[in-house]
Amino acid sequence: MTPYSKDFPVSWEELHRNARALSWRLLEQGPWKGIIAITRGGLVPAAILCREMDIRLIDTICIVSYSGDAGEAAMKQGELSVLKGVEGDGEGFILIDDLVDTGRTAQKVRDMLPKAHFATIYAKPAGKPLVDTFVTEVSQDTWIRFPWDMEYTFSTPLADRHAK
Ligand SMILES: O=P(O)(O)OC[C@H]1O[C@H](OP(=O)(O)OP(=O)(O)O)[C@H](O)[C@@H]1O
Ligand SMILES: O=c1[nH]c(=O)c2nc[nH]c2[nH]1
Ligand SMILES: [Mg+2]
Repeated sequence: MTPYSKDFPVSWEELHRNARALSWRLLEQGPWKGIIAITRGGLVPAAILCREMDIRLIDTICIVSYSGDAGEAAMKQGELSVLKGVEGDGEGFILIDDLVDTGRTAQKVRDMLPKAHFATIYAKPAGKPLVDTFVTEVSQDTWIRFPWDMEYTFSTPLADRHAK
């Protein structure tokens, strides 16, 4: 069992549009020295942000917690493990991730870089207070499906699913 009962698939187009909306909001709050992406989910948003905001200095914090490959295993959080950090307190830097869920990852990176501006595309209520700027809120029982985790496949008609 997981706490997630809803699925929220996100297309590349929607992700791109949301990342550009986030870029607008962050541009207004600059200037910025650079971007620190939280791998791996923060990498695609970071690429879009640095293009839109003309930022050339990009670093990473490499951290893992949800380590299953698919299905329910991917929805269970384990111990947080930091594989690589960054020097300094993060002042003047945007710290970017795809989402906050429980907020455990956000709390960890905030402890590491207390002066960085923490931004995400999506935020769930439990993690929202830890984010400085985000674009879209989704409910806590929703699992967001990012385009890099999906492929086109046959979709069973709703009536057939209903009949079962
Ligand atoms: O708010 P939390 O409950 O801590 O969850 C949010 C984190 O979980 C996901 O990363 P994940 O650990 O799955 O690794 P990945 O980015 O490499 O896919 C997501 O990209 C966030 O970094
Ligand atoms: O792809 C993902 N979708 C989510 O909703 C989520 N929450 C934590 N980690 C996550 N990864
Ligand atoms: Mg992540």
